[in-house]
Amino acid sequence: MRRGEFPVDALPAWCLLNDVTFVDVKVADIEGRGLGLVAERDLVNEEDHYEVPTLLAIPKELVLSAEGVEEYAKENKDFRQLLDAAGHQSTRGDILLFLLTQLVRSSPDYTGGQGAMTPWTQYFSLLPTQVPVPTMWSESELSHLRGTSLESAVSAKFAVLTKEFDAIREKTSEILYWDEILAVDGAVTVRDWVLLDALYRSRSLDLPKSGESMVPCLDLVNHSSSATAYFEENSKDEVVLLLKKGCGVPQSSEITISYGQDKSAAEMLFSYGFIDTNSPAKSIVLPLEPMDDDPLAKAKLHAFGKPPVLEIKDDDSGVPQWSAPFVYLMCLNEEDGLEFKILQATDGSRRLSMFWQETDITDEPYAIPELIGSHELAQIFKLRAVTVILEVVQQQLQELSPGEERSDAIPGLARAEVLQAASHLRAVESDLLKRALQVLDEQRTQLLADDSVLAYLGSMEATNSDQIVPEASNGNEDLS
Ligand SMILES: C[S@@+](CC[C@H](N)C(=O)[O-])C[C@H]1O[C@@H](n2cnc3c(N)ncnc32)[C@H](O)[C@@H]1O
Repeated sequence: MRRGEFPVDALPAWCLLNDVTFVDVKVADIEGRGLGLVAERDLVNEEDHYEVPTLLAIPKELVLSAEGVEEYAKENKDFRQLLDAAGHQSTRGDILLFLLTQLVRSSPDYTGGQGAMTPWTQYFSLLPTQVPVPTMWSESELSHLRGTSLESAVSAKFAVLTKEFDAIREKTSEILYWDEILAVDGAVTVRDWVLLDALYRSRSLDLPKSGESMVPCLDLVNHSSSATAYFEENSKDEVVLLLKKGCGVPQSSEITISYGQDKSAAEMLFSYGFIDTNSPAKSIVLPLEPMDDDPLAKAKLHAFGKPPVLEIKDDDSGVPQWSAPFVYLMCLNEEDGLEFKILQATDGSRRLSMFWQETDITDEPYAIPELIGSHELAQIFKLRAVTVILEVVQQQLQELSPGEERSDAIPGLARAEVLQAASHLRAVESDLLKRALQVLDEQRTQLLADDSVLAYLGSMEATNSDQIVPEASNGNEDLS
């Protein structure tokens, strides 16, 4: 759907009308970052200052939170119908439906009545039409993510967004107003939904009182790992941007906040469309899949209850640590003491229950690593787990190799900043995986030297040779 226009020059008037206050700061174009906030004069907040300088204040009524959405629904019948039909599942979903309504109402193509306007209707047109997150990249650009952790994450996200949009269309098919926009005229398409999701992901924040929210004007502040400002909700429930203690910002310099110190390169690229090269956070999340020949695979996935992943993260001293509770389920079987049963509750309902050593552990599937700790074969289970993780890491590293990148790329134009971000992600992830491989190798070597493991492997060898000898000497070999 065509977007409305709201030039940034008109923002001061909008702020005056809606009680948004900028103090000694203004909105400006920032090279390579879109809009941002800059100081109008030298700003300083000495360590011994009692009062923290407020740079921006936004009244509570403008905060787009779960409560804000509900308030708007009270005044706008069309939105109420949309929310009741397709919303009330998550704050994110409801905010996206709100943004969808603003997209429609602010578009020059909109021919419906005025109804109850909100300051957001106009503000929405100031939001960018392009967000540099991978869900908005071209096919050719996306091919540069092959082998990175974002390859599967982005395709999974596309599948979810398509499903969400189809569900909205289906649920609103009985509402004339929305059916016309979403199905009959097709004025809003899944591409618009992808944009709304990108806007939400790159501009939403967690407020201490209001929770997940979008805040007009605060969402114009860019990120830096050496941020000079922070936000909070004050006693009047306004959202305020404050200068950090001990910080000075020279006139015309940018004011920044931190979007999160612990976010990995992949998370930053996925949510905001750029990677902070100064960020120390090093981590990667990869999907885990049960073994192809595991007859219990489906039951294990069901019992685990969420998509299984492997997370590798540098600890404080920069050594990669891995965590993957599902890998223990992958490596355990009936002969080890893992069992699944269908049990009937007193109300007649049936549920799949998981047992470890005859104890029902259905409600604690993520505690498996601790639960197996006291078993006499605990070290063997660990060895199996380490071996599986080692293979996953080796496989991922192979997919990330520079040769793979070149041969897999779909020809076509790719923006320089996209190529740079994808290449940076590949470098960060392959460095972390190589270091993790070393750690895993050491863990495996240690486990193989463990007394209980040696005794177990020795007993297995003896059992196998006991079995092989009679078979080999029974004189019935098929030599055909
Ligand atoms: C909350 S908005 C900030 C305002 C935004 N620049 C605008 O024009 O509306 C977040 C977006 O700003 C851009 N951005 C913020 N910090 C950045 C940085 N340090 N480097 C590059 N882009 C940045 C990214 O496009 C990100 O998705």
